[in-house]
Amino acid sequence: MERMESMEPISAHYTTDYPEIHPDSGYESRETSDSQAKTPTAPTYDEEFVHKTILVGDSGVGKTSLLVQFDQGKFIPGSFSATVGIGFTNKVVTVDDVKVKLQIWDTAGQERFRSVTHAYYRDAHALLLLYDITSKTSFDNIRAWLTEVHEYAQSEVVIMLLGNKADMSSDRAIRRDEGERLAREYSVPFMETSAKTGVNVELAFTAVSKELKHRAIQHPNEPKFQIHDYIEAQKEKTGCCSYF
Ligand SMILES: Nc1nc2c(ncn2[C@@H]2O[C@H](COP(=O)(O)OP(=O)(O)OP(=O)(O)O)[C@@H](O)[C@H]2O)c(=O)[nH]1
Repeated sequence: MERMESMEPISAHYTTDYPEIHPDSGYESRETSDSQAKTPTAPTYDEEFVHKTILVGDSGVGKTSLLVQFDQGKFIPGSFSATVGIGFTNKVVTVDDVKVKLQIWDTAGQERFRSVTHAYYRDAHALLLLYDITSKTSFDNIRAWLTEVHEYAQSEVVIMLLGNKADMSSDRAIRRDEGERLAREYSVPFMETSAKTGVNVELAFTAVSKELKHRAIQHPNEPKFQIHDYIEAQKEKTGCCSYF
């Protein structure tokens, strides 16, 4: 897996012992500690909080592969076996010296599972929406996915658009600037990834984790974390995308 040296360290492990997210879980329902109540200017981050993160997009765009790459640092080539239903992987991402717990749900992209995945949108704190840069259909369908997301998910959900399979440049059907334009139209951050080479996979999850962490402790008087700027700065630092 290609790792970006200048990125902050990510500590990740696979565990199944997190409590299930209660349907009512959300930032509003979190308990406020004494110190938070007394010193609102210095809110602390609750490392026990689990952020439900969902991977969505057409069948075959690489959702399972992206998660396997992030979780295990490997890509399993070969025959494509479509996800049936939904499953999750727990990960801990360390950002700014705090541990952000992600519960990452891998959904089935096939139409026949759509009603199952809708039910999970409601509790999602973050959604990674994938298309395949070699598939125009998967890119065109992003608008429909976004419509669904806006219909079923909470309004404050963190959304990121990912153009996956960036290693397959010779089969590219969607230019990077087309992805960027679509992302701008919907005001969501964007990057191209490769579950095969690992390019930008950690960055995608780190950026989402940072955004989730900042939102959780955001004080009204503080400037907002700018996820777009963070992503662009990291891309520049690593020169990660120059060969796409
Ligand atoms: N070259 C290349 N192939 C990829 C990449 N990501 C996924 N694939 C391949 O694309 C096929 C589909 O990948 P999956 O990860 O199963 O796709 P999915 O989105 O989970 O599909 P569903 O489970 O049906 O929703 C597999 O053959 C993968 O090996 C990538 O970044 N580069």
